Amino acid sequence: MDATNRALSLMGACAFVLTFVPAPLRSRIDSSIRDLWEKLFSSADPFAYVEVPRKSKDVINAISLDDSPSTSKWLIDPTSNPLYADVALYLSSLDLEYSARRVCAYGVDGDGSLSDASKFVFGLPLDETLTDTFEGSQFSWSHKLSSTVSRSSSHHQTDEDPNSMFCLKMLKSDKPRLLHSYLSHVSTVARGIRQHNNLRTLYLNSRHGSHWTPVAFNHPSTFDTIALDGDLADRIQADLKAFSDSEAYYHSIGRAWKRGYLLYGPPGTGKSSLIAAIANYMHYDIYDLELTSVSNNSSLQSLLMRTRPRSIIVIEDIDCSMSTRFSDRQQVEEQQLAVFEEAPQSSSCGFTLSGLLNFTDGLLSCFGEERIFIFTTNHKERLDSALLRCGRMDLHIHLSYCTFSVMKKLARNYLGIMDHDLYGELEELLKAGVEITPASAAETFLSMRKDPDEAIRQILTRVKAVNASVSVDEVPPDVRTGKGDLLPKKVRKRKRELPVDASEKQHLDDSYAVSGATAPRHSKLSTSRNGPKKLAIS
Ligand SMILES: Nc1ncnc2c1ncn2[C@@H]1O[C@H](COP(=O)(O)OP(=O)(O)OP(=O)(O)O)[C@@H](O)[C@H]1O
Repeated sequence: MDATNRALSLMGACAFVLTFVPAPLRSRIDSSIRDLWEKLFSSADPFAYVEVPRKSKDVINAISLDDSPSTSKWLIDPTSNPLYADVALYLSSLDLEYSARRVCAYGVDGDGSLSDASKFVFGLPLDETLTDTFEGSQFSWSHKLSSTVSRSSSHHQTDEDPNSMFCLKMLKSDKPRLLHSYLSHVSTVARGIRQHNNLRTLYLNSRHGSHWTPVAFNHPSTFDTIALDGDLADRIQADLKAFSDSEAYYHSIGRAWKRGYLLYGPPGTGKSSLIAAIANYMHYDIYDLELTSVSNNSSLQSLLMRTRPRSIIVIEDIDCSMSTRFSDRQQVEEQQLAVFEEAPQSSSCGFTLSGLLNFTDGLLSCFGEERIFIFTTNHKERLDSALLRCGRMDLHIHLSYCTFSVMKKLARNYLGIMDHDLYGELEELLKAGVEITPASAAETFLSMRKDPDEAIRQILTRVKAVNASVSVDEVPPDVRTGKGDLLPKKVRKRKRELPVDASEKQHLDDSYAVSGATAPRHSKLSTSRNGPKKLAIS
C-alpha cells in the first residue's frame, strides 16, 4: 500500500513539474513515456500479432510477416493482398457459423458469384474473432479495420472496407516454428477450395498502369466442348499433365517451371476457347495481358512480378496488338521495328522485343513458378523467330478451318447428333479443302439447334456455295510446319472462308463482351456480363 501511495505521489509530482515544462518539450517527454510503456507491456505480452491487410501497401509497412522469397513478391502489389483473400476463404471453411458469435452469411450460386442463393457461405464480420488449431497450437483470427485508420474517419466500415485486415494472434514461442507453415496451410486450403468450387480469376491489366484488375473467370469452355481436329485435344492435355507433374524434373535440370504455347490460325478457329479450356483443365487463373496498355519495359516487368504461380499469362493477337497502338504510320513502323527486330528501345513507347523476351524467358520469368505463357496470332509468319524458339514457345498449336472430324464434334456438341445421311457429302467437300471456321459452323448450329436436320442441310449448302465460288488449287501462303508444331494431321488446301453476315458477327462480338462499368477493358476470355464478381467471402 505504501509503495502504491509512493508511486502515485511520484506520478503526481511529475505531472506537476511537467506543467512548468514548455509545450514542445512536454509532448516529446509524453511520447517517450508512451514508448517506454508500450515496450514494457509488449515484452510482458506472450502473444505475437501478424496483420494481413486487404491492401498490399499496408503489407509493406507490416512486413514483420516474413521476408522469404516465396512470399515477398506479393508484398509489392499495391492493389490487393492475395493472402487476405486466402484467409477469408480459409476462415469460411472453418464452420464459422457454429464457432463464431457473429457471422456474415452470403448466398453463392454455382459459379461462385454472389446472387440468388442456392447455398450459403459464411464470413467473419468486422470486430469478430475466431480461434483455429494447427499442429496442436492455437491461432486466433480477428477481422478489423487497419490500425492506421481511425474508426470515425472510415466511411464504410464494412467487410468490403479497403482498410480492413485480418489480425492473427499466436503465441510468441510458436512464431518461429509455425508462422510460415500455418500461413502456407491457410493458402493451400484456400487454393483447394477455389479448385473445388471452380473459382478462378481473370486478371486484366489496367490502361496505362502496372496493375491487374481481377474479374471472375467463368468461361465454360472445356476440352469436351471445344472441337479440335483428330487427337489434338488428347495431345494438349497430355502435355499439360506432363508439365504439371514435372516440378522436380524442371528443377533438376535447372529450368524455370514454365511452359510456352503459341496458338495460331485464322480468326474464329477456337484460340481463345482453347485458352479457357486449358485454364479450366489446369485450374489456373488467367492474366490476360493487353500489350497496347503497356507503356514500357519496366511496366511489363512490374506486371509480371505481380502475377501468381499456377497461372496462364496470355497475350492475344500478339502481332496486331503491337501495331495498333499508334495511329501515325511512321510510329507504327517504329514500333514494329522495336518489337519485331529487337531495336534497343522504341522512342515512342519504350517497349521492345527484348523487353518481351525478358518477360517470357529472362531472369524475371522465374519469378513465381508453374506458369504457362500463351501467345495467339492469326499471322505466325509475322512474328520474330526469337519469340517462337523452343524454351519460349515450346509448342506451336495450329488451329484451322473445320475438318470433317471438327465438324462432327461441333454437330455432336451443339445438336446432339452422332451421324447424318448428309455426312458423306459433307466429308468429301471438307476433305477437298472448303474453308469454314468452327466459329461460323458453331453459329449455324447454335441458331438452328431446334432442328438438327435442317442445321446440317444448311451447313452443307453453305459449304457447297463456298466450294463453287473458289479455286480449289490455291495453296496456303502461311501454313508452316515448324518443328514442334501440333498441326492437324494433314495440311489442307486453302480456300476462301465463308462470309459471316453482319448480324452473326455482332452476335460473336457480343458473346465476349465484358460489360459493367468496373470492367477495365474488353477481354475475349471473359464471359461475365455482370462485371467483376466477388470471389472470396470475407
Ligand atoms: N474449335 C472450336 N470448337 C468449338 N467452338 C469453337 C471452336 N472454334 C470457335 N468456336 C466458337 O466460335 C467462337 C469464337 O471462337 P474463339 O474466340 O475461340 O476463336 P479465336 O480463334 O480466338 O478467334 P480470334 O482469332 O478472332 O480471336 C466461340 O463462340 C467458340 O465457342
